[in-house]
Amino acid sequence: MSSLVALAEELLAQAKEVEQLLEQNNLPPTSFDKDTLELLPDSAQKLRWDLLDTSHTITQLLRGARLSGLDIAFGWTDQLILRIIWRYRLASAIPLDGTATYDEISATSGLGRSLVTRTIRSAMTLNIFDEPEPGHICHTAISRLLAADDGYYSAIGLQLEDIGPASLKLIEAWQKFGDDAGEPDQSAFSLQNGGRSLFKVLAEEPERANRFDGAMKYCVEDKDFNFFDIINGFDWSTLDRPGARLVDLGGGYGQISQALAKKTQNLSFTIHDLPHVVEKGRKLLPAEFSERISFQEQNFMEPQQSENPPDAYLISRCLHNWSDHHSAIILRALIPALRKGSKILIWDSVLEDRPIKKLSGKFNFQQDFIMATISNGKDRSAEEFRRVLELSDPRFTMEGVRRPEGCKLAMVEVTWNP
Ligand SMILES: C[S@@+](CC[C@H](N)C(=O)[O-])C[C@H]1O[C@@H](n2cnc3c(N)ncnc32)[C@H](O)[C@@H]1O
Repeated sequence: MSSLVALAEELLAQAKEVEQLLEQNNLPPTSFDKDTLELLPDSAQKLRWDLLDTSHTITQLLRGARLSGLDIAFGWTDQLILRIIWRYRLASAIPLDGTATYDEISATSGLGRSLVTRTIRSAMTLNIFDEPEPGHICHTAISRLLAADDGYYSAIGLQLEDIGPASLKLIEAWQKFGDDAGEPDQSAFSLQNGGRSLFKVLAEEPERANRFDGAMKYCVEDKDFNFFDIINGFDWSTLDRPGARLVDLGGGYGQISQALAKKTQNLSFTIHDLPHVVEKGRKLLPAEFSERISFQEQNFMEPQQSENPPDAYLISRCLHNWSDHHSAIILRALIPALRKGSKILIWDSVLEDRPIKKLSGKFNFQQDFIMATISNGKDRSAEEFRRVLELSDPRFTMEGVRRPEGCKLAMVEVTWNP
């Protein structure tokens, strides 16, 4: 481990590089009021993350063992503050480029003045909101996003309202159903939601389904999550022949298929999903894709039809929702439609099978526990994917894993070899 001075020197050198990039891109220095780092081109984001990793290491070292552990334990209070802001829409009670008083925010939000003051003053310790003059509150970049970006609002809401509260039942679920239960209706989420699985709740509660959809759309489009790196996860030209077809299993509203349709010339796409998703997906599909993208109701646990088999299956970010047992069923259900050499492309988080200590590598591990909470699912290493494929059918051959540079997701390429 480097000394504090060595780390600080590294931090300084990296900070200089990042500021130079801002200058080269004609961007002002970043601040809590205006985050200009997110405007840097994709190619510069790696440097930004390097700087963040160094600053995280130095911060943790300086906090020391005792405070670092306690910080984690007290972390629930930060979530509580954000949840109050979210639930009472406190950010929306402030003009985007002006100020509002505590009384005005209280009147608009319906939350009592004293609670508004306590919440906002706590939030300021997180650089959410500012008070340029006593009693007059304005936005910072975070609160402005909460007020103006519906997708961001949904993504925050999904964690704070749906998944975070359910996570408090995770240990209870393990104790009740066994720590390797694997059934979505024996998960922490289902204990919190009257025994219903996530996808059942989404089918039954439109408001929560809208929040989930908004959050998924936001995550898919946000470049920090780099889901669209799928373009670089496989050589799509090898499939892009006239008449070739790809089935996008659990393809949702088709954002991934749309990205791939833009990248290819000939390939057509059939999205398989649950009835309520297919119905909405058809309505949302932009007209420009109507020739090449279609939707079909198909439960991916049920065997595929053997007529008109596609050239490839894409399973994007679905298997991590499911235990090994269920993932093996999903894969086995493809068999009637597979021909020798058919491709199965699994685009998912692929965990590195070694200790990761950098902040930049943390997301996949956070997501692993999101999956554990919502459905008894899991994120997997390459070796764990290999085991699931073997469990499903030994005729699946894992060809390899391709991770686009800096991407949280990777492509597991599988061939059917009867
Ligand atoms: C996490 S989303 C992934 C969406 C999309 N593939 C992507 O990468 O953005 C999981 C998808 O699986 C679908 N799904 C869940 N259970 C299903 C089932 N039994 N049959 C078909 N689709 C299902 C959900 O409706 C949802 O669209």
